[in-house]
Amino acid sequence: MMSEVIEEYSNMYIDGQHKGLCKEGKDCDHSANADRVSQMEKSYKNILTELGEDVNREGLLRTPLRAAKAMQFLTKGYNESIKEILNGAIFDENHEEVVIVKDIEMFSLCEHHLVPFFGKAHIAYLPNKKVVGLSKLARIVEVYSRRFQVQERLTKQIASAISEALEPAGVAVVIEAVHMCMVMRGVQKMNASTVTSVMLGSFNEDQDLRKEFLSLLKKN
Ligand SMILES: Nc1nc2c(ncn2[C@@H]2O[C@H](COP(=O)(O)OP(=O)(O)OP(=O)(O)O)[C@@H](O)[C@H]2O)c(=O)[nH]1
Ligand SMILES: [Zn+2]
Repeated sequence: MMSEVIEEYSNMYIDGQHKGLCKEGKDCDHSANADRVSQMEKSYKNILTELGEDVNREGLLRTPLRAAKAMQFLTKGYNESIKEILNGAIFDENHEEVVIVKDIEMFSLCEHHLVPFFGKAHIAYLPNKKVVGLSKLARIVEVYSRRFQVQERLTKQIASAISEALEPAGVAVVIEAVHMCMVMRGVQKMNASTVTSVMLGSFNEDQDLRKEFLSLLKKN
């Protein structure tokens, strides 16, 4: 069983953190990871059994392992760091206008119910001599959303990471999301969405700048 997990895990991991290193076995922690996946697999088996399912029926045979791997993917942000993600993609540039990347898809897991919440993140910053590679803003969203979260903290962590990395004149982050814990269970409100925002520096101090950013978000 363990060797099957290691093999399964290696396949997944080639596209993951270790990439090329896996094949050579350098710096790899396959057996610790395989053990972790194997423990999670047991836990999923247990959950299914407690829910009255037959874990030996054909359709469920590999489900606990799949679910364990899926959960690892959905929380992969715990193994990522902003420093690695930015990886030198910060450039000196005397650009003094606002940079906005909007409609960044985001998928996260609510830390209260472990079900998804998802939507869009919109990011703006006013540079102060430094700009960042545009894709890195979306990658910062990935680092923090692929964890167990509440939307408010997610919004704040993204804004703080940009603020620390770039020391810009201002940062604004808005997240619009739908929480499955409010749709599929609990209060069961299909159409409720949650909007959170964090405004730092000039976006906090300058009402016109903030308004300009928010009005740009309304445009298609
Ligand atoms: N502020 C905030 N609350 C969240 C987020 N995700 C889920 N929640 C809320 O967390 C709360 C947990 O409340 P509890 O009363 O402990 O849990 P519950 O009985 O399952 O609550 P209901 O969802 O109302 O059934 C709920 O009101 C959820 O809507 C989030 O990102 N931010
Ligand atoms: Zn929830």
